[in-house]
Amino acid sequence: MQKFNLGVIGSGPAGLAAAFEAQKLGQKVVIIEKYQWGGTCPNYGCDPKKILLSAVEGLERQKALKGRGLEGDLKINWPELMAFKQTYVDAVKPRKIKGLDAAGITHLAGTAHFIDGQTVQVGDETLTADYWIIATGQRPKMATFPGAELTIDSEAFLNLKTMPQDITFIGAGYIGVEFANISRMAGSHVHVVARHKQILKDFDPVLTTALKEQMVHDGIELTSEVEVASIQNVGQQYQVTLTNGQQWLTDQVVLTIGRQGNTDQLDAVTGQIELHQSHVVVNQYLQTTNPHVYAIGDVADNAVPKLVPVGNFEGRYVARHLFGTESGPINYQTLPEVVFGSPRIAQTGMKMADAQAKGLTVHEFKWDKVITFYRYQDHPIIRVALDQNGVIRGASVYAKEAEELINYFVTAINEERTLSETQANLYAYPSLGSEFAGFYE
Ligand SMILES: Cc1cc2nc3c(=O)[nH]c(=O)nc-3n(C[C@H](O)[C@H](O)[C@H](O)COP(=O)(O)OP(=O)(O)OC[C@H]3O[C@@H](n4cnc5c(N)ncnc54)[C@H](O)[C@@H]3O)c2cc1C
Ligand SMILES: NC(=O)c1ccc[n+]([C@@H]2O[C@H](COP(=O)([O-])OP(=O)(O)OC[C@H]3O[C@@H](n4cnc5c(N)ncnc54)[C@H](O)[C@@H]3O)[C@@H](O)[C@H]2O)c1
Repeated sequence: MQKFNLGVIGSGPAGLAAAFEAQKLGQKVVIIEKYQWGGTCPNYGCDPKKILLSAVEGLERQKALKGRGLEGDLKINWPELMAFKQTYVDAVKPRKIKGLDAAGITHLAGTAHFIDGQTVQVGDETLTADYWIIATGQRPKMATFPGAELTIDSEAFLNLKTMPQDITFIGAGYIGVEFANISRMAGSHVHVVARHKQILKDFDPVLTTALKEQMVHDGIELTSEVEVASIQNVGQQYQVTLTNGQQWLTDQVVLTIGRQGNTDQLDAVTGQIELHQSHVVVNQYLQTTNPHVYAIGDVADNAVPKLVPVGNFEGRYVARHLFGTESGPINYQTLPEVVFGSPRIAQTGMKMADAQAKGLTVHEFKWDKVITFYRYQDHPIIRVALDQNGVIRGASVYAKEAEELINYFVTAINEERTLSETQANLYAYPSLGSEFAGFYE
């Protein structure tokens, strides 16, 4: 039996962050992965998606400048784009393994399950550790309507060999919205089925309404406040039937209704680890009901957004809590959230609805005439919540480069800066930063 100070189950952003931090603190660490080293994000999540988005961005720029100085029509060559994406993905495993080897972290391929409160079995190997961290992530949730088995999931979408002529997304959350936009720009006719009136229900409704209108304007057939009744094979196609009786034929149906925790193979009961539905119950130190076991990242049952920076932060926190000087409960920093649509929606700090309910002032800016946005015909909406002292407490942004702009607000909120203090910085001009500095013009 091999003995370690720390065992980490799952090599996604959360598990890797914990393993490297513990190793830096002088611990003997083992990490176990059953599928792809690096987990969801670099293999079948954020990173491949952002590569596909780079082609979308190219097309958007071209469309915005057509008749304004750019000639000709571009189009996405899907197989070529996928091949480019794959060159990135193929390099992930060797890079991760090289990093683990260089750090002296033991790594093992296989499915881990608990055989008692401190011992884990992986194939023929039995491993014991002072502490275990469960970082097993999530996988797509399956639907229960008849024909749900005919759908594909987000990972299969990111490996589609050809872009279907007609594609349907069920669910209008992060993935449905982002992939609908990519598919549209790749030339597909796109349907989205949304359960609620508001798409992206955790985001600022002013911005989600603007995005929904833009998606419809761009030709996406978005049906709201309805459910799928069934999907049936009809020749080479699928017939989608909604609960309101509406029907259409489509070439591919992608299920984007959320994700569930990867806990079914862990033998959690044997490990004395309590689950809540498919996620691992944790306290404010991310400790499970077994004091020797912690859970981080997507699989933890806590009310924080399930995103890469969160898992990374939690991984480093638990390693420092167990082996370093971090003694208090986890204290999350200001979190940015971004939906990579056309344009993006981003938010950080206090949500606009909460700010308004608490009597804070919400300022709204529409800035399409300033140079940064004008150059590619962007029509941004920027909403900022200020407290009675003018300190920025929250922001939401609707713009093509919202993922960069929101980072300025993260810093401002963390440093409790007023807008005028923020403006006092000198930022490169013209850039998103200089627009940020000039907000109150
Ligand atoms: C399509 C898509 C796009 C996304 N885009 C973004 C984005 O733009 N920005 C962002 O911040 N987040 C994004 N996310 C979310 C992000 O990918 C996750 O928040 C992040 O990967 C979670 O990290 P994790 O380490 O908790 O889990 P994961 O990355 O899921 O890693 C968990 C690992 O554990 C392994 N595992 C599971 N069970 C076992 C077992 N019993 N034994 C051994 N190994 C096991 C799994 O194989 C997996 O590799 C996206 C997700 C998807 C699906
Ligand atoms: N840009 C990013 O950071 C990014 C991108 C993609 C995914 N992610 C992460 O992955 C998670 C999963 O994304 P997701 O889009 O699958 O989930 P989600 O929770 O964001 O959205 C799922 C949507 O599907 C709806 N829904 C549920 N059941 C339905 C049904 N039967 N019919 C129709 N609609 C239904 C929900 O109401 C919800 O609006 C996100 O919550 C996020 O943590 C992040």
